[in-house]
Order: sequence, then structure tokens, then C-alpha cells
Amino acid sequence: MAQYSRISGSVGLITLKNPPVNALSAAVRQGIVDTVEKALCDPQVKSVVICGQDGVFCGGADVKEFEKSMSGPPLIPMIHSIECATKPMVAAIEGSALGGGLELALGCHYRIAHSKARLGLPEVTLGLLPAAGGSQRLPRLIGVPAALDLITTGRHVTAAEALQLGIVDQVTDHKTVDAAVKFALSVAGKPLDARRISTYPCPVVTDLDALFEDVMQKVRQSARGAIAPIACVQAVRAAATLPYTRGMEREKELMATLFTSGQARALQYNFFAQRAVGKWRMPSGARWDTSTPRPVHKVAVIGLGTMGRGIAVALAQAGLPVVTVEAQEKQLMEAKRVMSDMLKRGAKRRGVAPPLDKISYSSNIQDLADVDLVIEAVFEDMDLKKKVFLQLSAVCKPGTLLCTNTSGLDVDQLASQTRNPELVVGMHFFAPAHVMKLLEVVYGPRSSPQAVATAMQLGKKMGKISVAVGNCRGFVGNRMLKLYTEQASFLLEEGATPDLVDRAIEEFGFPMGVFRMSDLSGLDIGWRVRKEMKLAVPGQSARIREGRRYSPLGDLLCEQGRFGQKTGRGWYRYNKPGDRVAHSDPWLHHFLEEYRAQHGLVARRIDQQEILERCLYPMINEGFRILQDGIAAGPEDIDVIYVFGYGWPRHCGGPMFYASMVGLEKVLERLEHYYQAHPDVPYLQPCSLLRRLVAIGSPPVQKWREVIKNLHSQL
Ligand SMILES: CCCCCCC/C=C/C(=O)SCCNC(=O)CCNC(=O)[C@H](O)C(C)(C)COP(=O)(O)OP(=O)(O)OC[C@H]1O[C@@H](n2cnc3c(N)ncnc32)[C@H](O)[C@@H]1OP(=O)(O)O
Repeated sequence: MAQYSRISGSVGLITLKNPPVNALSAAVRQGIVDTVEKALCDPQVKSVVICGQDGVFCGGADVKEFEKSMSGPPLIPMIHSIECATKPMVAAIEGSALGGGLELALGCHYRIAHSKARLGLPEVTLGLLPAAGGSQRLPRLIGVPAALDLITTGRHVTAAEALQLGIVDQVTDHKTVDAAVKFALSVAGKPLDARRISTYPCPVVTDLDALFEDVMQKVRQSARGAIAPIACVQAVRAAATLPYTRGMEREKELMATLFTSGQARALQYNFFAQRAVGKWRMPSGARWDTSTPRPVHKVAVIGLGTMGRGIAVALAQAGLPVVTVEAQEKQLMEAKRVMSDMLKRGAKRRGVAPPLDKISYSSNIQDLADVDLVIEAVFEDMDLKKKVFLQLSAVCKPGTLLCTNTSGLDVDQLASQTRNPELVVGMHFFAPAHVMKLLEVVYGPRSSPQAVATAMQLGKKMGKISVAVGNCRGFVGNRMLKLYTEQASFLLEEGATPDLVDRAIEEFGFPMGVFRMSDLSGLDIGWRVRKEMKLAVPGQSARIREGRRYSPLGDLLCEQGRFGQKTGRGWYRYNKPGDRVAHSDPWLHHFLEEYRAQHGLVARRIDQQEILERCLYPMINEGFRILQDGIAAGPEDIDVIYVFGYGWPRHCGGPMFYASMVGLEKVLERLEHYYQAHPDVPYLQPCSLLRRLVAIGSPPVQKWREVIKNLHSQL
């Protein structure tokens, strides 16, 4: 909807009304068409201001409408008629002007923004391009290089940057609508020809071909198979080389391909999934909107290894005072030096002062007596963690939330060490913790809804995408990852090489293949866990352990001191320890041949499709088990975890969405096939939830929660 009124005698005021972000739904577009006509027909009105209600100009096209057949007035002619208007049209931008919202503003003759407003064309992040004239108007307004940057990255700019780029005409700290009305009064009656952006020639670029070649190369590299960034470059090229109307035709053509693409569907699903995970619920029925978080004024981090350092830095950057505790004095001093550097670098990047004074350093656990929340990040060893929780429970004031950053140990066992197990949750950060967006908030059977709400809110304050998950070995992310890495090792036994597997995974869209990733994180981490579990036994190379197939390849490499990048040798060879460039290693190929010979394995040719199916489908199958077990509330939770924590390509939605795109029947059929071929790998057996979904006709991913709910209620 849009509301019309006349203010200050001669200014028509159009207010977009579609909470919460005034998205351009069919009703809003109809409202704009009607109210613009009203304003233009009203002889008393000399100029018009368009604003959005409740401090938001417009969040763009209504993405929810994209799935339906389009109704209501189309955006392009609507914006065109605003640009053609004979009375000055002024956009009053507060909050956000994004996507179609900014395109609407670009159709206006003037733009006034509040200093806190954010502007951008983020369509590319939804698998689209700014196809309501944005790809044609923005380059004409701010030049091709700046427009390419904004349109291909989708980044939001501040009002100050928008002013500097020439996107807006004025920035105000006062009431935006008042400033815009004043401005509208001042330009009433002035000629408008020079204000219609579509009539501007595109600013000349000296070597256009070189610029586009360069940008296209960069985009292809970073897009990792995504098609929208490439279409965005092509659309801007049309703006730079064609007259406006022909450019608009090209924009439409490119959009037509994107609009119905699987990638656009995946990215839009992911947009809503990110928001859905914030609305967490526990199997007990506790929910995000009925659980009140405890206030957190002061936090502690105990253990200053890589994870602890990153977590403390992230907390300080979020403005929270942090007490850090590290028992070993030498490690404490080293951590202080490294963390101060991290804070300085981060502050420089953000153009702010480094929050060095937010962090205090101690080697005494007694200093945690007055904190509201502790995040334990000591070595991944259950006995050590138990000791720490016992101490924390004695030292901390009543009501302090005790969180563990374990990446997969039993949160409930830790809770049982404390006086208040209901105040214990997992906060599983991902390395580097001050950079990675994902946080798994793990609730045990005794964690209170308030504890979960507090950890979720703290995660939000730290700028993380937090997903609440149940307690099981590896939680969601690492539980699924284990099967992925194990299958990759099996493939090596059967004839593949690390390069072959990694290439397939990287071509699929992961930033790094499984073996490159393993070399980066360190092979010794998993080895230690397997030794603790008595799975890995030095000197042993048996391929069946605990009654199932086991690949000792990783253990055998560790026994040779090949821990990955840090030792200069792992699945690959590095020029020196710590080097990041992986080289194929003839030693490893020879080692694999010998290993196969020793075990009577005959190497066979393994194609890309098998690599993907063997690595991804068991993970997906485990995802279904996780849903069935109630560890994740819905497929969105798993998908968000995989996209933000494990590098799953966002344009493929996440593993569960990807399964629905491939077709559940096909996933089921392939799992059955592989289980038959490898009966000693029990997790290849298709999960009953997957079977059930196929049996009822493979409903879309958005409907799975209902099926899971029914399944649980039948149990
Ligand atoms: C052939 C057809 C031609 C058509 C041409 C179309 C060209 C234009 C395309 C577009 O405009 S695509 C949309 C581009 N816009 C965006 O990508 C912006 C998306 N939104 C955001 O980034 C943020 O929501 C925000 C605007 C910065 C606000 O952030 P905030 O943190 O305050 O709120 P959220 O929790 O993110 O959102 C609240 C609520 O609103 C829903 N929502 C947000 N934006 C949209 C939207 N564009 N369409 C529909 N719904 C939207 C969001 O899902 C949340 O919903 P609930 O979770 O509360 O249900």
C-alpha cells in the first residue's frame, strides 16, 4: 500500500506502507501508481516526496512474490513514469534503500538520505540482477567502475559513501522527510531534463574492453560457479555500450535467464533460511519469542589458543568487556601480543579505534567471579574440560552462564559437573572465530530456554548467524562432515588422488577441497580424537574396525609427522612448513599405490560424478538423520550451518536444499546403490525420513518440517 497526503501546501507526500521493510509487493506498486497519478493531477502540488513508513524507505522487490505468478503493475514502467513526471520527485531515504527500493529512488529526480541510511543493489546475492533499470541507471549516475563494484558484490553503502559516489544529493542528520520536503519546495518549478538519469550518457571509460575483461575474470574467480555475478557484469557492459532502451532490453533478457534459475531459488531460499534460524525452537516447545535472555554485561574466555583468541577478539569488537584467562604465563603473553595485533588490524579496516581496553588478561581463574557468561575454549579434551567446568561452577557468581566451545564433545557431561546444569550450553564457533559468521548454539537435555536465548542473543550481538542445535557427537556440522571426509579417504583407497577429489569438490563450488581443507586445519586434530576413541592405533593399518569399514590413511600420514600445512607435508607437499600453496606430492601417490598393493586393492577410474555423490550424499543422508533425531529443527538450520560454516556454495542453497533440487528420489536411489556396493559402511543406508519423503511424493524443502513433526508425533 501507499498513502497519499499533501503537506506544506504544495508538496505531495507518498508513504510506502508494507511493514517491516516496505517491500514492493503488488499492493505497494499499485499504491505508488495510484498516488503518483493523484499527485501529478493535483494542481496544488508542485513537487512530490516519496518515503517509507517506520524509518525504512524500501527493502526492494517483495522476494516472497517471486515464487508466484506476477500480478499488479510491473516495476519498470512504474519507475519510468516517475522519472518522466513533470513535477520534481524526491526520494526521502531512511533505513534501507535496497534493490528495487534503490531503483525506485534512482527513478526519482533527487535523493535525500539520512546519515544512518544504507543503500545498495544486493540482487546478486539473491541470484538476480538489478532489473528494474538499476543496472542501466547506476553506471550512468556514478560511472562504470563504481557501479560494477556495487552491482557485482551487492554490498550496501553508507549514506556518506553514497553522497561521495553521487548516488544521493544530500545527507541529513535530522528528520529525513522534513529535509526532503524542504528540498522539494526549493526545486519546485525547476527544469527536470538534467535530472532524468536514463537520459545521461554513460561516463566514458578509457579502455572499456580491458576493464570488463579484468572484472569478468575476477568475478568468475570469486563466483565459483554462480551465474548472477556474471550476468551483472554483462548488464553493466550493456549500459556502457548501448543506448538506454537497448540496455534495458539486455537487462530484461539477462534477468529472464536468472529469474527462473535454480541458483536464484537456492539463494532466495537461503535468504529466508538465515532469518528462519533466528526463530529457534527446542523440542520441549521453548521458543525464541517466549524465552527471555539474561543480561550479559561482562564475558570471560578461558583458554587462549587459536579459538579462544578469536572469540575474545570478536567479543571485544562487539563492544563487550572480556576477561581472558590462560593458565600458562608464556601462552598468556603471546596471546596478548597476537590479540592486540588482531584488534588493531580489525580497527584499521573498519576505520575505528582498536578496543584494546575491552580485554583484560589473567592467569587466575578466580578473576572470573563477577562475569555474566564464560566461554570455555581450552584444549579439546573431555577430562580437562570437566575440570574447568567444576572450577567455574565454584568460582563464578550464581546465575553465570557457562558455555563450551567444544566442536563436538558431550555438552551434557560438562553440565553435570556444575551446580546449575540448566545454565550450560555449547557455543561452537568456527575458526577464525573473529571472522567466521557461524555459531552453533548447542543445548543439552538440561539447558534452560533462557540459557539458549542468552547465547543466541550474544551471538547476534557478535554479528554471528547463530543456529540452535541439539547435543550429539559433532552436533550438526561436524557430525555430517565426518562422513564427507571419510568417504574422501575411501575414494583414495579405491583409486582417486587428493587432487582429483579436491578438483571435483572445488568445481562444485566449495572454496577448498576436502584434502586441502584437512591440510589447512591440521591432520593431527582428527588423529588425536580417533586415538582417544581407540579407533586409531599406531602401527595398525586394518581397514575394518569396530565391525565397519575404516580408512587408516590419515592416521598413517600422521604417524609419519605429516600434519598438513604446519609441517609442510600432508595430503599435499608445501615448499616449507606454514606455506599455503599445495603441490601434488609424488611421495603420496607412491604411498597410496603401496597401500593399495598391501591391501589387495585394485585402483579404478573414478569420475567426478561419483566423487560428488560419494562425498555429498552420505552427508545429506546424515542431515536427514539429524532432522529425524530432532537435533536440527528444520532443513534451513542444516543449510545455514553448511553455507556459513563449511563453505557449501550459497548458490546451491545448502545440502538439504541441494538434495531437493537434485531430487530426493535420485538421492535415495544413489544411496541404495552405494550401500549395496559398500555394505560395510552402515551410514550409506538411506535414512527412513528420506524414504518417507520420497514415499509421499518428495514435497518441497519448505514442507519438510510438517512431515518431521508428524513423524515425531507418531513416535
Ligand atoms: C522479471 C521481474 C522483474 C523484477 C525486477 C526486480 C528487480 C528488483 C529486485 C529486488 O529488489 S530483489 C530484493 C532486493 N532487496 C534485498 O535483497 C534486501 C533484503 N532485505 C534485507 O537485506 C534486510 O531485510 C533489510 C532490509 C536490510 C532489513 O534488515 P533487518 O535486519 O532489519 O530485518 P530482517 O530480519 O532482515 O527482515 C525483516 C523481515 O522482512 C523480510 N524481508 C526483508 N526484505 C524483504 C524483501 N525484499 N522481500 C520480502 N521480505 C523481506 C524478512 O524476511 C524478515 O521477515 P520475517 O523473518 O520477519 O518473516
